Amino acid sequence: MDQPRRFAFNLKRLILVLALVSTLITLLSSYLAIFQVEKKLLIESSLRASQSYATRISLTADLFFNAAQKQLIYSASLLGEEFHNLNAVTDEADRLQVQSKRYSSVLVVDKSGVVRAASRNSADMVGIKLVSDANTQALSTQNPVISSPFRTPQNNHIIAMSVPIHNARGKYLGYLVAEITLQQGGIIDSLVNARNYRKDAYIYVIDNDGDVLYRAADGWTESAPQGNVNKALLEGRDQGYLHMKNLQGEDSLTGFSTMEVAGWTVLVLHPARADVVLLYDVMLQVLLYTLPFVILVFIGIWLLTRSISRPLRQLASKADTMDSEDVSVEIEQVNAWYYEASKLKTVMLQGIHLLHQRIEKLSTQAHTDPMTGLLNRRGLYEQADKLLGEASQIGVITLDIDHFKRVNDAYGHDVGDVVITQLSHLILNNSRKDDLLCRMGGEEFLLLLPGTSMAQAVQLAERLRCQVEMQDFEGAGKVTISLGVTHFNPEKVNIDSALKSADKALYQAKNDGRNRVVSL
Ligand SMILES: Nc1nc2c(ncn2[C@@H]2O[C@H](COP(=O)(O)OP(=O)(O)OP(=O)(O)O)[C@@H](O)[C@H]2O)c(=O)[nH]1
Repeated sequence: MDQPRRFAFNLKRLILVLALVSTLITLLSSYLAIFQVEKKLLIESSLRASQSYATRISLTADLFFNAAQKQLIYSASLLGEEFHNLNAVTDEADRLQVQSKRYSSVLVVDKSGVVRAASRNSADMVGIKLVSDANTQALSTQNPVISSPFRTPQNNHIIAMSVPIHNARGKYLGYLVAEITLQQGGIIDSLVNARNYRKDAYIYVIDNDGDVLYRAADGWTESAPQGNVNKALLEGRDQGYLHMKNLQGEDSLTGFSTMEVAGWTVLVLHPARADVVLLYDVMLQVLLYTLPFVILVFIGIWLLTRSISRPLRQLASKADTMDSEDVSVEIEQVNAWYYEASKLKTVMLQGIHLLHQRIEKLSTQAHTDPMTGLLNRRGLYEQADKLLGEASQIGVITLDIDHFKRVNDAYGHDVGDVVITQLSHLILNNSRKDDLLCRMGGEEFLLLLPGTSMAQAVQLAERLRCQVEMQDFEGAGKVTISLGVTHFNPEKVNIDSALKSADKALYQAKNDGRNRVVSL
């Protein structure tokens, strides 16, 4: 017979796998959603922080340039009155340079571009004709100018702030210019002061063309970096934030703000990957915080799965032994705590009840003679086993209707059946509860009488014979029977030889003329 197929999956495993997979998917998608939201928030807050730092720098720079310009305008008004007094002009230039300390040098330039006077630290400049763009711009516009950075013949990297000088009648005499160094330690450097912001940030100052004038990071300053920022990226805004590449080509979160006075833009950049690294730490924390709950959820799922699958597993295991006698009791004990399991349990119990009824009916049919209701030969052997184990002596009577063929021939088969049935009733009426009564076939009967001696068996046989002889059988009238009697101890003699003896006695009774009892 084929072996029943072994299933790799059972309900418990299926539910467990399903629950675990869906929980994991939910967790992963939650983590992913948290990651995305956090990333967005973190990047946005970084961008805002960069923007506000850029704004702070540009506002401070505006304050500085405004104050410086006012100071220069005031001095220019004084110089306009005493432009021809060389000593006074030199004193004023020197005063400006010494007092403010913001300027590397202060020059008074006439309208032909020649340095008329200078602060004392730049006295060697007096008489020199300036050729820088800053000079040309100051002379041509005759307005306050903040120049683009440039290098002096002494190789100083500077910007020049100039204001025009007019005399009392408003005639243009030249201009007053203060040079401001861009080198480390200068005023711009202290305004930008990258040390106050995050360590990985770069601060760029770009001019109107996007050329990087100045670049600073934690601990260092570069006052003439090579590089250009595409100003179109700023979309014409004065301030805001955006993603852009820094001079190293890294994707950077960038906040910017444009100075009102100088027209330069301050950009504060830092690499986006730094924030993502930070986010990984945050996510690790989230994971560590949620891990105990996740483990608890998994344990809960496992317990629930076990609890759901157990009644079904127990019921399924009983399906193999539905024909066993105790199976109903075992099924009764299954704790079917939810609807489907309970329904299944009820149906199984009903099914088992019907099955047992059917089995019992079939068993009865297989072991009894349908016409008389007595045991048949198979039934006798089955029941006899029990009897043989319990009784120490057993009486045996075998009996047969005399000339029964004639009854059939004379009155018909149906009348013959009635005679057989009536005889079986008569035998039944004369037997005890523990006696085994069997119709061995045709009109032959066998009685096994536990705890019955030979004398008692002969006595019963004689009683049966007399009662049959006396009885009127329906449709057939009088009939007689012959009986063979024996007796055996089941521990010493086996049942087959006992039955043979009884048959032999019956045979003798027939030969001796019938309607008699013979014992052997
Ligand atoms: N009506 C009826 N007849 C049966 C049944 N079983 C067997 N018989 C008949 O019983 C008769 C038995 O005949 P025999 O074995 O020759 O014996 P007998 O005629 O009884 O003669 P002795 O036994 O020698 O006295 C046969 O005619 C069978 O057909 C049954 O269930 N119903």
